[in-house]
Amino acid sequence: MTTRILALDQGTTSSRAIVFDLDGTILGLGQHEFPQYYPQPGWVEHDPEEIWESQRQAIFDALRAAGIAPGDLSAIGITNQRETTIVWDRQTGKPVMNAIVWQCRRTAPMCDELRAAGREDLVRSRTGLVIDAYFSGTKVAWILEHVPEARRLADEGRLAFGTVDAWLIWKLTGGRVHATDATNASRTMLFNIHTGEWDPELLEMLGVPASMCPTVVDSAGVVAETDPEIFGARVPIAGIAGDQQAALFGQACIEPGMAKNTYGTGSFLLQTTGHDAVASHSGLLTTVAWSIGGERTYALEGSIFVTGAVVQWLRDGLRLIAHAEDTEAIAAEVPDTGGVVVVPAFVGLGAPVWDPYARGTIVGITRGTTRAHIVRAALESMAYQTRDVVEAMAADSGQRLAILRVDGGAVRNNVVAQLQADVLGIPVERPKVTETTALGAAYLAAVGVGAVAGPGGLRDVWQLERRFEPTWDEATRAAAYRTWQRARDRARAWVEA
Ligand SMILES: Nc1ncnc2c1ncn2[C@@H]1O[C@H](COP(=O)(O)OP(=O)(O)O)[C@@H](O)[C@H]1O
Ligand SMILES: O=P(O)(O)OC[C@H](O)CO
Repeated sequence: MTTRILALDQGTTSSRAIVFDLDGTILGLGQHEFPQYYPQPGWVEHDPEEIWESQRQAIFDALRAAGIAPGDLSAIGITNQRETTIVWDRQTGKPVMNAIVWQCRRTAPMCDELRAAGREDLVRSRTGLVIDAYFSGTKVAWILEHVPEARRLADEGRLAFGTVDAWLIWKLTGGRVHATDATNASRTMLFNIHTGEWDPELLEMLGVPASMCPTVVDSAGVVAETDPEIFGARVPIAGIAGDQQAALFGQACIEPGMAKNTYGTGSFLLQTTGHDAVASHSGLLTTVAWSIGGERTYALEGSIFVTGAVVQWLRDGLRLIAHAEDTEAIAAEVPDTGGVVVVPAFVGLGAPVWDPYARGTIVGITRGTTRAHIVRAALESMAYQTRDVVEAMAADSGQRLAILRVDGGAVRNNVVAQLQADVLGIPVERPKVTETTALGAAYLAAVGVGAVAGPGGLRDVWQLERRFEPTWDEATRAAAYRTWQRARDRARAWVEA
């Protein structure tokens, strides 16, 4: 039988499903958006049943487009928006409330308390993370504290916690399997990345019973089979990874030192560090890149909360543009931003500064400023936030990045990719298959069912589409970066806590 793998890519704004063959060719694709809920400023929720329904629709569309039936699949790989937290009742299978999304800031005060109580070193040494509302741990604690009856049900062992991968596995197996993989677990603030186990001290610190946690499995390997009643056939679920780790894998960043940046709603720059969990002293995260054959590979990560979303804001908030793609031609109307700097700190700033109280700003406006200058400055903000992370990475690893591989919706824009090369002073490489997240999940599943020997084969699957070389001289680059740093610092500590 031809090997066909179905990748489920459950993202922040849409659920996608892609059928791949082993050389990375896309045979069929389905995509469905689902609603976002903003119950209060800074709060973000999803309905877990709507996530599942959109994922189901995407699966059917992908299979139809590929002209195959569920039984023709060799394996399924799952990749997902990370940190987003779902708690459900094992008896009824119903979530106790909506999913609390990774962007949601509702637990920022709880994080302030944990920092004030001096818990930062404990969290960093066990999990590789900083204390931030971004991660799942304080979201689970919030649910247990605020949903009526949740604490009692949790103490009785009835409640299950999971990130979106665990929720999809639960659904696909008809509620038989409660599991997650080490990459997703490493984003919860409850998981010890050095031992590969849930950390009793952190569970205690946040009041989360161990009985709520999923079993942690490898990123490649058969974890369960789909329920034929639900899926139409018994197919092994054989790959699981958080979407940014899956993209690192799909970009074939296998060797230590290789790095990718994905430009979607936000950007996530990950650099593989091999079997060493490199601790950051510069505001980056240490995270599990993948776990194969019981062996964990690690990465350093810089998480940037707003990059592509700044373009959505130009379109929907300011109505400066009609379509995201228009930014490429508009930005090219001017040779530079005329001194304008946009700092899109809409939900605070993530890595490397971690300032939840920063807010967006535009500085340097003069009477000569035009729409083109502002659009260009918005695109530049993606490149400069990335440079902040690349500088932190150089400080942590003692080595400057040589090449950056890029993917995601916003680097379809050639101006963004070129600006990134200019701002960093290194080549930027864009691959032919831009669905790197789904490809990574599919390839993990292929490893999981033994259809390929190991990650090495990805080196042949990865193909360059276009390489962007830096064109600015050093003095221009240095002066422009100093201007960005000054603007960024003006955006900091804006909202009063
Ligand atoms: N041509 C473009 N130029 C700049 N930004 C773009 C372009 N096309 C899409 N984007 C931005 O990229 C993001 C979508 O990328 P995608 O990888 O689909 O993101 P996500 O998976 O986070 O939803 C949106 O925020 C959008 O504004
Ligand atoms: O769903 P995306 O592509 O916006 O990715 C979200 C990240 O996993 C959040 O950490």
